[in-house]
Amino acid sequence: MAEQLMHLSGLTYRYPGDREPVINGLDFAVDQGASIGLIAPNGSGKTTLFHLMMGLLKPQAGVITAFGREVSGEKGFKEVRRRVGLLFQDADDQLFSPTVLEDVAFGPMNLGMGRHEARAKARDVLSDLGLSGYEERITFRLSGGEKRMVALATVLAMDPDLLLLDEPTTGLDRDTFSRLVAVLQASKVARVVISHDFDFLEQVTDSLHSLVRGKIVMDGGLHLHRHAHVHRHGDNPHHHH
Ligand SMILES: Nc1ncnc2c1ncn2[C@@H]1O[C@H](COP(=O)(O)OP(=O)(O)OP(=O)(O)O)[C@@H](O)[C@H]1O
Repeated sequence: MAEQLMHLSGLTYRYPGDREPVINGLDFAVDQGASIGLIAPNGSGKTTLFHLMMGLLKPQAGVITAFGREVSGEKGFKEVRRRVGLLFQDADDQLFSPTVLEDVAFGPMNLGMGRHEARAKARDVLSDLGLSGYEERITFRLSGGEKRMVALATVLAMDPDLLLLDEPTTGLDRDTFSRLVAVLQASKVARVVISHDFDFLEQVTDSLHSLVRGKIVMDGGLHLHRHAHVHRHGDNPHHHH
């Protein structure tokens, strides 16, 4: 069995003032090398789940294990946040430095890398993402799609062991979308990707999960989707077994 990067057991979270928990006795395992797509309706709790995994929200019940250790306090989650890269749904939550290079170099420096080395690392990651030339751009003046890619650069620059991507394709044009797909396909980093775009998930993940009534439901790979696709194009799905 593959080593587990993260494991959630019986996780329950209810927002203050809500009557029902949005995450309700949820079990979820992310193995080494896993590449999981998470597709579920608006408001079903996907973002909440990511925030719980990062320790940004504190569950009322359940156990979170990360890299072989049970995590509960802030100290444990600090370690989780060093090793798990969350791409926030809103890039503005991720970016805070005046320039792009400073923003991308911040993470590696925070991990103890020297300023010079961190800036070199930042340039490399920006280049991988097709963002060479953006180094001195003013972060808050970037377009939505540019911000999204810079936010991804800040996450990748920390060499995470696990990537949590919350709707990474929002606002991307076709070329940028393709570049994102290529970057993810080339990356071996384990990932959980929230998206409403089946075609995107089919390209960058190898299994699909959903969230139903606060629990993770496995959809058994992408077979169902391919099936639906074939059907939509008018073929007889029964010929595809
Ligand atoms: N800070 C908050 N306080 C109270 N309720 C919240 C808060 N954040 C989210 N919720 C509620 O929790 C539920 C789940 O929200 P969440 O953002 O996790 O869903 P999601 O599956 O990521 O949705 P989407 O696909 O629209 O991004 C929603 O009903 C939302 O209104």
